[in-house]
Amino acid sequence: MKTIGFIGLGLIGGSIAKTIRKFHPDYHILAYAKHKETLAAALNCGAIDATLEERDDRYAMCDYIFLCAPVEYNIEYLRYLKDVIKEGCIITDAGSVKGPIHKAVEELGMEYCFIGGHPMAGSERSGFEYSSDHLLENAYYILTPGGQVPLEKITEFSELIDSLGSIPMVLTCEEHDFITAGVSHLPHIIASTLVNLVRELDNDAEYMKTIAAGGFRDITRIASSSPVMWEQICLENHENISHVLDEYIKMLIQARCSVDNLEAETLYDMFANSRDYRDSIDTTSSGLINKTYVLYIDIVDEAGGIATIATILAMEGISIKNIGIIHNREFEQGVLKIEFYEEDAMKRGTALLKKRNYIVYER
Ligand SMILES: NC(=O)C1=CN([C@@H]2O[C@H](COP(=O)(O)OP(=O)(O)OC[C@H]3O[C@@H](n4cnc5c(N)ncnc54)[C@H](O)[C@@H]3O)[C@@H](O)[C@H]2O)C=CC1
Ligand SMILES: O=C(O)C(=O)Cc1ccc(O)cc1
Repeated sequence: MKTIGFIGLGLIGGSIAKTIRKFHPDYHILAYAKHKETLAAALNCGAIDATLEERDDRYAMCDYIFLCAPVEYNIEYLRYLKDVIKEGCIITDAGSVKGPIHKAVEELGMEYCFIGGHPMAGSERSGFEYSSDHLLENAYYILTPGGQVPLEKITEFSELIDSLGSIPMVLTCEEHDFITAGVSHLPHIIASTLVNLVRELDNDAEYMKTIAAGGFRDITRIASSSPVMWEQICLENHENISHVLDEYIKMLIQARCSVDNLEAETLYDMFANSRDYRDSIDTTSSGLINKTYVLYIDIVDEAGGIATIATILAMEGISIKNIGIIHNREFEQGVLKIEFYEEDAMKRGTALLKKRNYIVYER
């Protein structure tokens, strides 16, 4: 039995707590968050056993403390926790940038008890209400141990992360900040600037916004993320982000030249290379590209069609992650798209609907 403390219990803190609860029901989970409603909701749904105060002697009971508040507060809490934690306690965080917190850890002489953490999973939503006990499933979870953490403590923590269904990967904080600048921070800047570009180019009738197709929607989902969080990430990792932005701008300029000069072969190569590399990305571990379990179903255009299907699935205990009609070139007439949480649910759903003579497409 272990005692786990949380400071900050939003999307990520809440998801880690719920996942620990799922896989280690005997663990004692304590949490502090700034908003009392969050703590009440967490107690209510059984994600935590008891609440903590901002300053509380019970932090000394914890084997692990997860700092899941915005990063500047996490650093403040480190300062406080230094003199409170028991021997052997490991403090970890969930922040998207690792350099600044490691710098604080070094300055505070806490390198023996800090292992940075970053689950490479999340969403554009914030807050405990969006947290779930499957957000971390199959996601890489990067660990950046302080220089003096004993090896057995790193192994123990890595095993805890593994037991939650995530894939632990140890990196230095420098490696982490460069890699995430490329695969997480730059994509958020690209999504945001692309949305802002379309907003500026659109006319008063908002035709662009109205007919924005699947491609635009796919690559701009993350433009709905928390502006406060992304402002902080850009400031904290500004050097790496600036570097990858430079490289990206060079590629954009090359693409523009190819378009201006009608260089068919270069344009073909650009799309073929990106397609091949994108197709080679392993989607069995979710990383930042979630594996999706999706079905498309022909339904007659009548009131209640969607409700009937949702009811058929619900009666068999199959949970739906997302449901809605889509229209695209492949399905011009429109089909019902249903997204499931798990492969097994998708397979059971397919069998059930086919048995009732629905036409089901698996992609
Ligand atoms: N949102 C995402 O998809 C991901 C976020 N992260 C990182 O996880 C960390 C947390 O992000 P989210 O959970 O998304 O944010 P969130 O906004 O959903 O949750 C933040 C939590 O911190 C609490 N909080 C705010 N100020 C506080 C304070 N002064 N003291 C104590 N608690 C305080 C809030 O009440 C809330 O419970 C961030 O550092 C972010 O970079 C990491 C991976 C993915
Ligand atoms: O929603 C998505 O796809 C994300 O990219 C979420 C995300 C946000 C911040 C992180 O540090 C890691 C993951």
